Amino acid sequence: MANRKEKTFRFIIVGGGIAGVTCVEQLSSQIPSADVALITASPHIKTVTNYRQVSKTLEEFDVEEQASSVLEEKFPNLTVIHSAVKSLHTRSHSLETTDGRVFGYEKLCICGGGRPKLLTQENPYVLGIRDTDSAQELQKRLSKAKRIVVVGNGGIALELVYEVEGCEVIWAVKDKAIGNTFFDAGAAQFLIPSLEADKPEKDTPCKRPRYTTEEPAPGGSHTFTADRNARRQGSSSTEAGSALGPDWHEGIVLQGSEQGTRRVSLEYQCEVEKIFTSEELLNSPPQTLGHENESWPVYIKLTNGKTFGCDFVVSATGVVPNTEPFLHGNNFALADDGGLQVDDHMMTSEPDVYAAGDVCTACWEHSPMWQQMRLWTQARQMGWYAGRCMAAQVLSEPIELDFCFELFSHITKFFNYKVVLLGKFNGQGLGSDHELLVRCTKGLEYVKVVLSGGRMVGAVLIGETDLEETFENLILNEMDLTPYGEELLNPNIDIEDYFD
Ligand SMILES: Cc1cc2nc3c(=O)[nH]c(=O)nc-3n(C[C@H](O)[C@H](O)[C@H](O)COP(=O)(O)OP(=O)(O)OC[C@H]3O[C@@H](n4cnc5c(N)ncnc54)[C@H](O)[C@@H]3O)c2cc1C
Ligand SMILES: NC(=O)C1=CN([C@@H]2O[C@H](COP(=O)(O)OP(=O)(O)OC[C@H]3O[C@@H](n4cnc5c(N)ncnc54)[C@H](OP(=O)(O)O)[C@@H]3O)[C@@H](O)[C@H]2O)C=CC1
Repeated sequence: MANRKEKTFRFIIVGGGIAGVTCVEQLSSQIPSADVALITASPHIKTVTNYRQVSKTLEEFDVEEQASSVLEEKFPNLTVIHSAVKSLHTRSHSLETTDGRVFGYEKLCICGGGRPKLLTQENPYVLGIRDTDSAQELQKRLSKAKRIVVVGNGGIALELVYEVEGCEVIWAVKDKAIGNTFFDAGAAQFLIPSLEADKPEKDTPCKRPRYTTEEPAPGGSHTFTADRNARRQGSSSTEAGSALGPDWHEGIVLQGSEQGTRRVSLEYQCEVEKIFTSEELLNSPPQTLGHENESWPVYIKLTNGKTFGCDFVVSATGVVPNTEPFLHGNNFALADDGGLQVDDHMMTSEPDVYAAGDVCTACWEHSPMWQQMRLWTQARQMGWYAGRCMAAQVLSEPIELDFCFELFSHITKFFNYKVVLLGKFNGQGLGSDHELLVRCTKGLEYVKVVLSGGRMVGAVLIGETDLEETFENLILNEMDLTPYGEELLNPNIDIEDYFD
């Protein structure tokens, strides 16, 4: 293998998603003379644009799919190789791509992302959503669908059930309330009426050209639709593209086969017992919702005893890190969730191999206010920090864990509300050792504060609360808030002035 090396790069980064591209940008700006290769299975790369630091730890940005030539023009020492890594040999510091090329590296960063953790791999009626192709497949199948079942209670399910129109949606969740990965039952209660209301008219058109399946114009970003085969240059059709992200649904039409707006029925506290076809149905008569005489391509039996016929099932049941091609023949330590374990310098257990983004699991001792969630922001932060660590090692410079890992923070949108999550927003890991303060104005805002030992350790802010910066400061300052009691959330007090 060593003799077959086509070239040895100082740095190789695997994966053209946010983590990988940010890592490349960081390394290439810090050591412009270094030979850097980005090897990616996807035909386009994902770049962060319009980056905005909202507060000390909160950040917002857009994500664009771009032609890799844009990055190569910016960094002359960068080579982008569009192929998937087939095997990795950490002992010889080399890897082989699916098109048979072998490259050596001095330092490697694995940013291979994740893939949907599907309910079942084999059933063609069970779809996952991860990249452009899977989103397009969803759009296509949905356009002919009258009823779908969505299983899962996290980010994708929350976005999907709100966006789909012209199709009945059965939403099956394991929990007593919706959105368990992001909220508690109180926040869920606040959001539920939005599922019954019409979507507000969009006042601004979609800002970003997002998920294309078209070969881009040279140097540009792109439009939706086109020839699936055209984008598959140098990669097999089973290879994963980069993950979708904020506003992914704005770039596609989530319209079922019927007229009308959203129709969602919730099935709480249930899981999937069985998924079966119409032939198998004979042994298990379905209880359907108003379509008793209809025959469906697929049926899903839930643990609450109900069976629903539907056109397809969306398995929005989380992600698993994409570690497969990197593991074999190597000694990577894996975390319980299957991610490559990384230390506080983003190093895996293999020498000179780093990892960042969805593929890795942060195994350093976390700050008490931070936890890993597989999100854009963390992919960007980890990619950036991994790049800095790799450069620091080569330059023999010391480096400390970055401040962004001090406090968990996330800004997003659910059901058309701005949502800000800070710290231990759901009292994660605190057991009963915490109290909650809640302020809620129906249809307007939901504010929840998590206090432990009189100090603020987390918050959920839904709506235009304008509290994120103040609360972030209160969490970071670890100020004893006992004297303020419930006044902390008194809407008549301008809390920003109060703590100035
Ligand atoms: C539908 C959806 C909506 C989301 N919405 C949000 C959101 O609103 N906010 C948010 O913060 N996060 C969101 N996320 C999560 C976010 O998209 C991910 O956490 C983030 O994109 C992960 O980035 P990454 O670079 O680690 O991985 P990815 O973006 O998955 O990139 C992995 C890259 O590695 C490449 N690759 C994989 N295997 C190989 C190989 N063997 N050889 C070479 N290349 C390889 C892939 O082609 C890809 O380019 C969403 C995810 C999905 C699926
Ligand atoms: N706006 C945002 O910030 C968004 C972020 N994302 C991110 O994208 C990634 C993928 O999203 P998603 O797939 O929704 O993943 P999430 O991890 O957000 O949610 C997965 C959900 O599926 C549930 N689940 C897992 N296994 C089963 C099962 N066998 N049966 C029923 N339910 C199950 C989980 O429950 P439990 O937790 O109890 O295991 C959880 O509620 C995540 O990293 C997510 O954070 C996605 C969309 C929007």
